[in-house]
Amino acid sequence: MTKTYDLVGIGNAIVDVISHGDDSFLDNMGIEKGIMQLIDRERAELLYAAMKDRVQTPGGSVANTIAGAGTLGLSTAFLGKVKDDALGRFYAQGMAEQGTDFPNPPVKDAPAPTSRSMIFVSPDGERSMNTYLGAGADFDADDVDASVAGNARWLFLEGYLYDKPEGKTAFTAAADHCRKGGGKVGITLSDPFCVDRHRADFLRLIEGQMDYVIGNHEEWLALYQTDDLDVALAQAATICDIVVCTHSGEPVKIIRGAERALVAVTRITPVDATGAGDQFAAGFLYGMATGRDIEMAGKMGVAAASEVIRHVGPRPKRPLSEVFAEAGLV
Ligand SMILES: OC[C@H]1O[C@H](O)[C@H](O)[C@@H]1O
Repeated sequence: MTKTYDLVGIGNAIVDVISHGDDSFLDNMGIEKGIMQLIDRERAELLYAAMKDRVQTPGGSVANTIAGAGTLGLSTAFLGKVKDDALGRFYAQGMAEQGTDFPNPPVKDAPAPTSRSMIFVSPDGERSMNTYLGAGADFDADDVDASVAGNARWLFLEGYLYDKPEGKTAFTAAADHCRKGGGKVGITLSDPFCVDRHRADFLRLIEGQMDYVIGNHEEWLALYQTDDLDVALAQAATICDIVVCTHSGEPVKIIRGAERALVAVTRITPVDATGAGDQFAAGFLYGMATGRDIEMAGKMGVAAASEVIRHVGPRPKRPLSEVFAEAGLV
């Protein structure tokens, strides 16, 4: 019998290698603080060698979301590509251990090795990501398992995959399968630079196929090339049912048709900000998938993000169901 999923994600399957580095280290190594920068293989090796006390963990933005949502009891799958190398096997095993199906087996003859991101966490908790896009970025329409995407109640796509043309066709195919099966499809805008690179295509995709979009304030401003966040969100709401905007330390704004929600956030200094947006999405999508209203879904997103920034690593260290119970959300 075909399995039905509450939530399926598609994104870059990336192994995170995490270490610490202060501002002078970042300067010396030519790393721009607080963003995701793409690097080549040679630089990946250089940065890897410069890392002290490395921690290795499965990462990737949407994969982090799906893993987080899995800890809330949703049935989840992640579609991504890894090579059949040590990191790829580590990645596939890590997803399975966290309870998320990873249907695409590691590829033996993949031309590029498994993707990895060298992440340096600063003393103020900011993270600077240096991503070598390997096999994960070669995900294409042939990698979309129609029986998974077509049986997803909610499908979540990662904007970063747009960096290769194959990612665009994969998204269109997956969204078609999901919508034909009656599911809802959404995207994370991923990063303001990614939005700059693909503005017109993102807008076309959102208008044509997306039921919801999640982004942070910088991404929304970049998408609509404005300084006025409310203008950007109002424009987005004319082409998309559910519009969500996070704004580090500021209230989250959510629009669904005529409904509006403003969800407060408690400011804390993060131990490691990696995955904050990803876990917000996990909590929010859990709320949506279980029929909560947009305000409660937003609160769930905030609670999930608040767990992940209290420790090193992009995924929850304990089930988010426990976090929600403690916060009185379930
Ligand atoms: O959002 C955080 C994630 O983005 C990058 O893709 C890293 O893999 C990290 O886990």
